[in-house]
Amino acid sequence: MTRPTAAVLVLEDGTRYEGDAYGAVGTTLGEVVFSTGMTGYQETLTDPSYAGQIVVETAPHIGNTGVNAEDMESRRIWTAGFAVRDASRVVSNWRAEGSLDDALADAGVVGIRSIDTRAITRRIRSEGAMRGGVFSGEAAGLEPEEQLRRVREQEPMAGRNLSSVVSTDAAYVEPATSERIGSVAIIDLGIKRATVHALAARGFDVHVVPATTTIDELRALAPTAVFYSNGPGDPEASAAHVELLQSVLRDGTPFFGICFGNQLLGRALGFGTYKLPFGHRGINQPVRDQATGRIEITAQNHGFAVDAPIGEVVDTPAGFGRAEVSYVGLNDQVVEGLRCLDIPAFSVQFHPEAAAGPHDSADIFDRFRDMVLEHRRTTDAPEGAAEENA
Ligand SMILES: NC(=O)CC[C@H](N)C(=O)O
Repeated sequence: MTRPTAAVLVLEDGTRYEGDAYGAVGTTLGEVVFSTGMTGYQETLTDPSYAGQIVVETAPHIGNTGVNAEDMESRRIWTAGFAVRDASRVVSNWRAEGSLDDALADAGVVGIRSIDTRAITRRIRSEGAMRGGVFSGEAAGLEPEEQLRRVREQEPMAGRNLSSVVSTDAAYVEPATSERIGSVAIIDLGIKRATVHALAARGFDVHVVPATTTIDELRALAPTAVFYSNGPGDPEASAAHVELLQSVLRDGTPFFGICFGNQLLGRALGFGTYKLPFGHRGINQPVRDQATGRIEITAQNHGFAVDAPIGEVVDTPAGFGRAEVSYVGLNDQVVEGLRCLDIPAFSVQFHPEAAAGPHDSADIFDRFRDMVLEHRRTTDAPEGAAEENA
């Protein structure tokens, strides 16, 4: 008979890791990815970019700081599952309002603990990201062939569009928290609260709008600038958002994007995107600022990347003037940012909002504000209807 607390993580190549149930008990399927963050598990779990993924934490001891309402990056936990080596039996932090175990159970997120997360990480690192599943409680007792069949039956991450799953249903506004310079419309593809706060702190009234927003609705809002957020899924499966962005760029509206937003800017400019072997996830990822040579340690969470030539200024294939790669990842020379030279648009693949993560790149939000102010100065663009909507 299966122990009521038994759990097993099954990878699509048939590898199995037996442990104990953690969080909700049942079955979950998703892409198995590892994150190398030593801290910040609550921010990871509530980052909508992780929707559809079972996150394996490489840090061996997880849960000791519990969870609290303040560190939520969105309205809920989005990971499909969660795998840890050593789940803390006690919560010991003055900010904690509950345990991680209970938070996972309340959110219905199936987890697994007491498994060899290093072995899983090494397998994914050498074999690439894989589909997987966690089966706990009764499901742990299913025949291994049956578990493997379910794992292999699920859709792969490549080709998936998940924006509508995570996006807000209704638009909302967060007013500027420093001297107001204009408004920014965020297309919510999986926005994190820290990003909204960072933009409000740079003087923008932040209008967060659903992923289904049309170009006409966006124009009616007449924002000073447009922002594309981070988010789950494959950028190649987001043709509608690429088209929307091309209209924004043609309108001459200043644009900034983070992570998924960087991939969609890449595609809007006519570059390709591709799936990385196992992605970058963690808060210790080095990048080089190509303009200054400065190295920054960044927070990252991406499984796809932009395919653009590094080290040269190129004419964008889609006809938006010249562009260049602005940041390069130092572990594997992956494109970590794009800058347009003839239109007011740029993006980064990593996370300057850093929740969790180091603050090396916080100045990128200042650069966005500077770009918007410069655009206004050179075009003498009035602020438009945003004033009336404010
Ligand atoms: N954090 C993100 O925005 C992730 C973008 C995209 N889903 C990827 O995995 O690459």
